[in-house]
Amino acid sequence: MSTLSEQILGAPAGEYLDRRVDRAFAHDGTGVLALEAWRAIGNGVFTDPDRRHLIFDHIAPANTSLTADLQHELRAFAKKQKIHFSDVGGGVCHQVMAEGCALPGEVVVGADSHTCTLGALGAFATGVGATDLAGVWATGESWFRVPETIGIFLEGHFTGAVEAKDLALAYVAALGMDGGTYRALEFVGEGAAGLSMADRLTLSNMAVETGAKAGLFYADKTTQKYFAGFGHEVGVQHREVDGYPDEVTIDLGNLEPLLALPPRVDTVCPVAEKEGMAVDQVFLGTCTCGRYEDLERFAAIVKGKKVKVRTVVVPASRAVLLRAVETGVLTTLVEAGCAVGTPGCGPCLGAHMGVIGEGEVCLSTANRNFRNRMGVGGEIYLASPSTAAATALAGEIASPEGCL
Ligand SMILES: CC(C)[C@H](C(=O)O)[C@@H](O)C(=O)O
Ligand code: SF4
Repeated sequence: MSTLSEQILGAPAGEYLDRRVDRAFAHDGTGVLALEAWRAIGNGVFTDPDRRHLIFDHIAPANTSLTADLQHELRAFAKKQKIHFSDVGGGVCHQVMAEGCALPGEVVVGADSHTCTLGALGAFATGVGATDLAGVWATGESWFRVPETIGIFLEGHFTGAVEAKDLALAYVAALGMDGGTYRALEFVGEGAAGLSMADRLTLSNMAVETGAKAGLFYADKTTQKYFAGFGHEVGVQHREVDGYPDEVTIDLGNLEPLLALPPRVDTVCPVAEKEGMAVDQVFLGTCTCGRYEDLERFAAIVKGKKVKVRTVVVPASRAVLLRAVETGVLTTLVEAGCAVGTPGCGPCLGAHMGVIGEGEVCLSTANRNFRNRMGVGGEIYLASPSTAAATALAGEIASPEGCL
């Protein structure tokens, strides 16, 4: 009777093991550090290039000469080692990896904390430091401690304007920012089975905000359908355990649109409590909520209207952007007055493309609202794409409930 993490890693919780890594990736930020470490430890050996990815997303296009020089060197390295390379505009690493690269049942490591996003696919995916990634480049393996699992039982379905991001904030608030430390989360129950892949990716993405190593869904028919779109035939995974030592149960039908207040992701309140609070910027994007479905939800609310506050939209990937072009969602956003940026992380970590000033407030669909993250002295409120749309139209925090 094993949890999904135990099934994939092939050992019981608590055990330490060395394991071949099926897929590994870095981005422009951590890739630079990994390259330095690899030069120190790798003896020139680079393993499994066909299963290694380098994805430029964090500060891409480059913002300074220094960044450009570092990226120039890293780009040449990727070419030399013949690894998969996604350059400027390809999208956020986690979304790019989710678009047919990482597969159910795989052990995936990424030099970025939100690598847990890929748990939505039924992979054991976890973030590692750049030095650990360099170790994987050199040896093809890494060490793991198989995590204990917390069961997140989901019941019912969303009502009104509630969506996956609200549920993500609800479970992070229930566990707290250290409630999942070194555990895996498994999202199970009828409510989990009913979620789309986009919603699952949003939920798995925020597992690390509880301190968890991974956040997994069992591959099912939804997973199979999703991968069929990328030409992959994948199997389903079966839950062997009925219960877990720690469990959280959430009824999707009881949720309302939520906000995480700065500077903690687990300080969550109903949007209704903060309605009317002025904001300076709205940001729709990131590996949490920059997928096509998120842009579509936002567009449904702003269609034919004008935003009252500066609104930055950054699609999570080129594929997302293309689909938004094809369906007219992009036109709706641009006509509403949104500024659309190059696919990637955008202003999420305060490096470019929408940094906020001192005392400014941003309502963002991202996953972190830590002090100074999007700009020194700025404050970040986290919410769903629909809440972001209602807020953009009102110029102040507004509930999406009245907009549907
Ligand atoms: C810059 C990078 C190392 C970081 C992470 O690992 O999460 C970033 O993506 C973030 O979201 O804060
Ligand atoms: S979009 Fe934000 S949270 Fe996601 S990887 Fe980029 S910086 Fe990190």
